[in-house]
Amino acid sequence: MRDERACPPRVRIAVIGSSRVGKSALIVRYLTRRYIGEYHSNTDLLYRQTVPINGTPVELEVIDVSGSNLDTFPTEQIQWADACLLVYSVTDRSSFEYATDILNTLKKTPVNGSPAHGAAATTCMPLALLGNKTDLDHLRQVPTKEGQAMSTLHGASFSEASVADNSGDLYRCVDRLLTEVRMPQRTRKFSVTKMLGSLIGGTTNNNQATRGSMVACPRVPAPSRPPLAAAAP
Ligand SMILES: Nc1nc2c(ncn2[C@@H]2O[C@H](COP(=O)(O)OP(=O)(O)OP(=O)(O)O)[C@@H](O)[C@H]2O)c(=O)[nH]1
Repeated sequence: MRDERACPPRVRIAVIGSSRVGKSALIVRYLTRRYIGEYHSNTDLLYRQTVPINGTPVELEVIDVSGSNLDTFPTEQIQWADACLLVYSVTDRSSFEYATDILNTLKKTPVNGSPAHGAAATTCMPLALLGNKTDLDHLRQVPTKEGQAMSTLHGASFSEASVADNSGDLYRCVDRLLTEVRMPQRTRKFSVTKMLGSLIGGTTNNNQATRGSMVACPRVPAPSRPPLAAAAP
């Protein structure tokens, strides 16, 4: 059992976005300062590392929600998390629309079917919207103003960055999101153990140059729901 007195506070972030927007590259960049050009995975990945937040060591867990299954709303991952980072590529309008759909659905639909929990899970949850790949400005499909407007509408912070170029905005975005999480963390109504089970502390992929650890999570058996577009009234 986790000894809360001995362990640093824990913060959990879900990184969500459609395929190829740079979620894995972003997480690895944030945690290791390195850029991994090709990292394709069709399963969720969990990263764990101790990082300083405002000078205090915090155990950071980041789930990289695979973008390969966009028809399934990442309910359990969102319930698991203390905060969500929604990533799109400024060169891919459909990825912006997916991030927008997630924000809209979070606003309209309780993530576990209960209005009370939905309110708690969404209105109290810090959100950040990040447009990646600004180094490809010549291929841009999503104007900065559109991202800004969308984030304002949903009370999310907004940034644009290039993970490839190692832009400081990426670190500022994640750091801000982490500082927005209230600590000690809120009481969970959802069993994280059920989701990640014995995987945490289990198989570690040593190919990742992290000082922490990374494990693959099986696809979370979230309740099936219609595609996002069909869910909007
Ligand atoms: N030009 C450019 N390419 C990037 C940037 N960030 C990531 N990429 C590239 O985009 C591709 C996809 O990156 P990933 O990190 O695998 O994207 P992902 O969102 O995790 O993709 P899925 O695993 O399919 O969900 C890779 O070829 C990366 O090298 C960036 O800032 N600029």
